[in-house]
Amino acid sequence: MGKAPAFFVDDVQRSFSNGFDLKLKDFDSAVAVGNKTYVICGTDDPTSSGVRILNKLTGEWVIPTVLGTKPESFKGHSCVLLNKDRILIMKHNSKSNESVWFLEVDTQFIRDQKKKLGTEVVSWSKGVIGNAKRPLVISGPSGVGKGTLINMLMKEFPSMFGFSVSHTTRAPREKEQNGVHYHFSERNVMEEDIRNGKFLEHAAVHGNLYGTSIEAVDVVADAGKTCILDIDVQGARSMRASSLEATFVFVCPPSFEELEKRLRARGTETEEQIEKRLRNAKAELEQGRSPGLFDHVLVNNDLDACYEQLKNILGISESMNTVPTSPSKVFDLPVDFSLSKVNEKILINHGAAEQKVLDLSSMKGGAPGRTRGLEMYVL
Ligand SMILES: Nc1ncnc2c1ncn2[C@@H]1O[C@H](COP(=O)(O)OP(=O)(O)OP(=O)(O)O)[C@@H](O)[C@H]1O
Ligand SMILES: Nc1nc2c(ncn2[C@@H]2O[C@H](COP(=O)(O)O)[C@@H](O)[C@H]2O)c(=O)[nH]1
Repeated sequence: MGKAPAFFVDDVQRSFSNGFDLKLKDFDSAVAVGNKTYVICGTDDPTSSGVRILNKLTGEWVIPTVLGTKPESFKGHSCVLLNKDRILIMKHNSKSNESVWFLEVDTQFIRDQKKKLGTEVVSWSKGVIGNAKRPLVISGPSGVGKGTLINMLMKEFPSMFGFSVSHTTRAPREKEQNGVHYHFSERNVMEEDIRNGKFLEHAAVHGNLYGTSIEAVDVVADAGKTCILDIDVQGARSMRASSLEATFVFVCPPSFEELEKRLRARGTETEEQIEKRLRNAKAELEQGRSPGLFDHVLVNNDLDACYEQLKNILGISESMNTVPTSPSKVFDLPVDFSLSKVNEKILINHGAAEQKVLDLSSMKGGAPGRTRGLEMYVL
């Protein structure tokens, strides 16, 4: 592990002309953004927020609300400021697919969160080499067959699709496994996680809380798979308004009577719950027709026919279930290096003949999710 981080002199300061002295510990680094200096702590302490901010005008230190999944350890790293709104951090002595992180300090997401929370806010976003597949959002009333269709897709195309495992406060059904079907949560824990910005969307559905965590979608995308989200119409609406560019499919029953028959035949809900779900289904079926919300509406009458239609929407056929995915090449990054920025390229400088480059020209996404579309290559 390299000792002190290499600094890029234009962005990083250790003391200020106004007399405030910035004392940094080993492995910490500091990046100036306007009147503030962001100190990124290279500590293993899991209780540490990892970031503190010095207001250079007043000399006051602020511990910000830190959103996103923070990296485990930042011992030995280099950083550079991008567009005055995020800091790129690259870990020394690491694999290229694990090395790139962004600390967003003034992006639109951060400005929105500052307004909402009334505190200083920063957010981590992991950098991902390559692009993610477009996620699939499936909505429809309870009992229409969403889960059945999703299981068929996952069984036929296991290497292509992965399921976004939601959090819920409802009790597990027989045979449902924690972490597989849902992350079953206590309400107070889930509410706390929502406040801490861990969810892409959440909604109260049939009297319980349900939500899609940032992590649930990102782990599937990181595995190079298309992420399938089974969420209610409120969740679909939130996702439509977010930066998640998904395909939105609404599944309808052939009739209300058939929906009731399926829900009862499934035998997983009490009479009271069935009645609640059927009442909610009426509103959901109306909302499913909201203009601009869903890209496709499927009627699940004959299951096999509906499944074929879903595959047509996704542009997939049987022959594709063995198509290998081609992961990006993984590099070993040196034990020490500095970074310099040339337009949208970051040069990774470590005194060797070969020049490694991180190309940000197709960068997209960002907090609260991953930052994708990065390329790393050797010149
Ligand atoms: N086309 C179909 N014809 C007849 N039965 C079906 C059809 N599709 C699904 N089913 C059955 O209907 C029941 C409800 O399906 P499923 O559990 O997949 O619904 P869901 O939309 O995922 O419900 P929820 O939102 O409550 O999780 C299941 O018993 C399933 O086997
Ligand atoms: N908004 C969200 N809705 C979700 C999520 N996960 C599931 N759901 C929807 O809840 C109902 C009921 O599900 P059940 O498993 O209790 O039958 C169903 O319509 C699901 O689509 C979520 O993360 N967010």
